[in-house]
Amino acid sequence: MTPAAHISAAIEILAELSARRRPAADAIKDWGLSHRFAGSKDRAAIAGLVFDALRKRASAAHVMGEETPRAVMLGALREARGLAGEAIAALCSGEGHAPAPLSEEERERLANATLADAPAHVRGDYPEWLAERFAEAFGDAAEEEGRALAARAPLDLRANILKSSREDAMRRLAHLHPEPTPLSPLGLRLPAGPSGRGPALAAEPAFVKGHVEPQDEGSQLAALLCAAEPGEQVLDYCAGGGGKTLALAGQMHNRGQIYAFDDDGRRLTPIYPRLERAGARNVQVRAPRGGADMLADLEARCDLVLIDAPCTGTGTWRRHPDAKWRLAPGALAARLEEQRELLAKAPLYVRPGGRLVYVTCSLLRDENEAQIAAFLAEHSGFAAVPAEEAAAAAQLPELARFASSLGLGLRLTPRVSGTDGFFVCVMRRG
Ligand SMILES: C[S@@+](CC[C@H](N)C(=O)[O-])C[C@H]1O[C@@H](n2cnc3c(N)ncnc32)[C@H](O)[C@@H]1O
Repeated sequence: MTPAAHISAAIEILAELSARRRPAADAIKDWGLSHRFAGSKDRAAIAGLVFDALRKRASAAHVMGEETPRAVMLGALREARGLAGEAIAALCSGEGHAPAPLSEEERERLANATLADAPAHVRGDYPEWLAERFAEAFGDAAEEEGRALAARAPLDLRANILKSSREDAMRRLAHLHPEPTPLSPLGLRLPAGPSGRGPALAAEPAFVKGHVEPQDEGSQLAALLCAAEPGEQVLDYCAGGGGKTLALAGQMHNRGQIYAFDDDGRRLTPIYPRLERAGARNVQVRAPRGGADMLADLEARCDLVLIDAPCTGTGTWRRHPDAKWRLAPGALAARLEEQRELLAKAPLYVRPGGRLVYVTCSLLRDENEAQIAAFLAEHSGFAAVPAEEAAAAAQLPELARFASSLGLGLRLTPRVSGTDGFFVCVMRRG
């Protein structure tokens, strides 16, 4: 396929996405299945175009004066890929499988339209209904935060210290040119390829043998801020696929016990092969069994309880640019309710003197500082550990600069820390 045919295919997929609210990855996969002539490089190029268009959907539509799939794709070629109007016109020749030639108006807009008069949510490419919440979270920096969330993300890996070290993992993956991550002492960063994707990791021996795990640097830091110690009793209350569980097992050098729980058993499925590959031997998976209380024996016994709460995922939009346009106000309300419920249940398992750590990958104050303030107002037995102290306990004192200015806890964002967006609040039971 030619680069011009890739653009036509991306427009087709964007049309499918605007007709049916579904994950972009599913639509791209279905397109590949019904166009068998497209090879893996073609599919990667098309996916890169679709994701770039979704990253810049609002600003691209503003530039083009309309929000059709074609307008969004053409605008994104300029806004996301920096192509000049002439280069876009050359791709849109109308010949073979290329998109139809540019109209006079399209040429004019690609040459001269600006974002100067656009509101912050358009310049920052986030949904209008979240504009107020972004302003609340970021003040004057809302647009810049949005732009950082609309950028491509690198592929971050965590060296699995149960089997390796960062230096060793860097050597094993030298052909992929990894850089050490600036904040996590365990992180390796691989640059994104030309289509915006990281290298295929599944076939790398370092991955297959469990020397590295894919994990964003922000998620690594959230796990490190738990400051889990060898020998501790730890409850990972929302363990899901086990990203944090694996990181905690490493911190604990396989000593002590981690109980990995999730109220949705299907979410836990990937954890079993991942534990195996990582060589994590101190994890008991407590999958739900009918209505049985799977955690009754842990009441007031845990040194650390981690709530890696379900959330809007606003901090991960670099990796899931379609999610920002699919997110609806009803979903935010539902996540807030789930978070309140978790904060009502999980503290039961913290022993006196133990830690409760609340984490989200959201950037919204409602899901973060506001939830913590409400929880502490009702639970006088718990107190927040100041950001400086939490960072020192994790032996990462430089993280203290990410103390939230909106309340208790720490905030990471693509703009400020170069990571996915995360909120972490460490609390202690008195
Ligand atoms: C952000 S994800 C967890 C990601 C995981 N910790 C990781 O690092 O890979 C949130 C998880 O919380 C789970 N969850 C939601 N409500 C829950 C509840 N009431 N009790 C336990 N788990 C819950 C969801 O099923 C989901 O897997």
